[in-house]
Amino acid sequence: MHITLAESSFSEDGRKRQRFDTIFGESQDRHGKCRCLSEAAYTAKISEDILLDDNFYVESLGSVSAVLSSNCLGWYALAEEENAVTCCLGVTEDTDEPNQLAISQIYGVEASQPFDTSNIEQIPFEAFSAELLKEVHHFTVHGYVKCSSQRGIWAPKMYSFYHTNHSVCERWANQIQAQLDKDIKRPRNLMVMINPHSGRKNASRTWEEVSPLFRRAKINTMVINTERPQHAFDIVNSTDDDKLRNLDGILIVGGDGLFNEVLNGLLLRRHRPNLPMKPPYHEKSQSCSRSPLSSDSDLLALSSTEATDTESTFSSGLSRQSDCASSNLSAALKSYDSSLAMDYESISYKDGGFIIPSIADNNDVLPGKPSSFTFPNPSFRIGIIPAGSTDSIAVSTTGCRNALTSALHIILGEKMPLDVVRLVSWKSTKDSAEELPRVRYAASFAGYGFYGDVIKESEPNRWMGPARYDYAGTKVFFQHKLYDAEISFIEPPELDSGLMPGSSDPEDSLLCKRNGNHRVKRAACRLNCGICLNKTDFSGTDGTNGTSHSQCSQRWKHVKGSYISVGAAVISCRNDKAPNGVASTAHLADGLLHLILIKDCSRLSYLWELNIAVLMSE
Ligand SMILES: Nc1ncnc2c1ncn2[C@@H]1O[C@H](COP(=O)(O)OP(=O)(O)OP(=O)(O)O)[C@@H](O)[C@H]1O
Repeated sequence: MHITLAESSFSEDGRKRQRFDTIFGESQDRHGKCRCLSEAAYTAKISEDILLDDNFYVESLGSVSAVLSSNCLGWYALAEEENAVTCCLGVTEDTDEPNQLAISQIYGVEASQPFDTSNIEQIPFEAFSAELLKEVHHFTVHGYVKCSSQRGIWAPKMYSFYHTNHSVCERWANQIQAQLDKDIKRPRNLMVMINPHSGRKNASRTWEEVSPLFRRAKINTMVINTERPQHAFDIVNSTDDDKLRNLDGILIVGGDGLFNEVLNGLLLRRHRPNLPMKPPYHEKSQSCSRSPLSSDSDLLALSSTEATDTESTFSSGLSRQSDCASSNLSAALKSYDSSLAMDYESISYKDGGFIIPSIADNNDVLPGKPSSFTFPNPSFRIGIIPAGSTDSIAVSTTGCRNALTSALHIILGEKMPLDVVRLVSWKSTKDSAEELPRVRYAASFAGYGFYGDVIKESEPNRWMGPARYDYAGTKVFFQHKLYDAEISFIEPPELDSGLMPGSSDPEDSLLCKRNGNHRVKRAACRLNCGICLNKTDFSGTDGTNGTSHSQCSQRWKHVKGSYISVGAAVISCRNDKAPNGVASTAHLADGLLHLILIKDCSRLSYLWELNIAVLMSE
């Protein structure tokens, strides 16, 4: 298809039109050549359904012909200008960029306010570029560019189109907005939770930086600054579904701890599958001579609230913990809900509810009737803008730790499924000796032993900011405690075969991992990862997918011994210290929990293991 350029539409005032045509014509004559390559490129992209077609002035190109279709905005210079392409936020752009934006790349549009342009012709021509642009009307399209030097980073970019006729600008702005409004996956109403104490206490400033993007995108935000630990949990937990239903989701400006609080606030009341039965060690615990740990302290999801909560009941001072409590991880792993995910597209969705295969209602995992779980509405999501100390959820999902990038993903309605682990422990209360089940959900990591102790130790030192983890890690490392543990797990067969199916992008299969004496390639999980998009389902391996009880019992493996640490990564947990993650091959939604078991060994060997983990990750 060839696009015929429309007449310039400055027809209201003949003099004005002549003046503008002269200006555009001057530009063309002066440089003398049209950018036909751009024309070809963009006509190929523009579909048949042209909605608008006009000429404008664009600062870096001069006069342009612009066309809007239902899925693309394209423009090309009628004459080449030598103006430099502006850079946005220090991001280097490809100067040979195609002049087209898919509607899916546009997050906002606005037209300038109307004003009187009757004096345009009085502006001396020499002053055109500096003065005229201030006088003419324009509409601005807000899109983004991908940073060529830093993988994963996006930066907002504005494109302004100038015209002497305000109604033309308004018509374009309205039409583009109408196209954006058709995209139903974009959020319209969000609750925003800001933790002013996250990380380096920059969360409020981070929100100030990104909130203009939400305004431009016409997203309504209800902003809440959290005032204390558990505040976010209490708000989400106590808010009726009727109220949440008006929202498209909850946006967190903070770290992993705040994310986990909101997750628990959403799930604890709404996701009520059967509990696994108490593991057998609890019977033994009655006669145990050594001080047992509080059940909670065995498993610390990487949520500081968990750690704080645990602190008050933790019986510290034992370098070798009683096995009275050691099986909690076993119980928790057995109750791992391998197919619960935070995005409705990732799991079966029926009649407005999420169908989650049931968790065992017995001591072992049994196939059972699905337990129904309903989010407030089908498009409900949790978004995170990184402002914490570790930000592993933000880094593992977007591939970078950048507030503007996360904001753009959220505004454009990007969604990813996310596995969540359910942790169950049993605890007696002040009022009752009876141990009652306690449930928590975690989206990133659960740790027993070293990892749990680091979190516990770091909590009272929050004032140090992110450095508290280095301090706590060193301290706990030198304590070199051992923990008895019995771990039951099912290894999915695919993991034995090396390369797992992942993204089709070869760059996504670059990670190497030791496996015995040889290194194997594995797929790295990124946005649009093959495994997560295709929802590779390992859930059948845990017996929740119809496997008979006896079949699934045969697949359980049990290990028992003294461990320095027992870790369970739900996602890769990428962070600044381990850029490819604590569990580099973990996916956001593969339904797998990645066990990291460090057996009793010397401090030197453990240090070696820790360093190897980081080196491999890099
Ligand atoms: N106003 C507040 N004052 C003190 N603590 C708060 C407040 N609001 C929330 N919290 C607590 O701070 C905890 C940690 O916050 P958050 O995860 O946002 O930051 P972080 O711990 O620095 O980052 P990361 O979890 O990525 O390491 C939350 O679990 C929450 O309980």
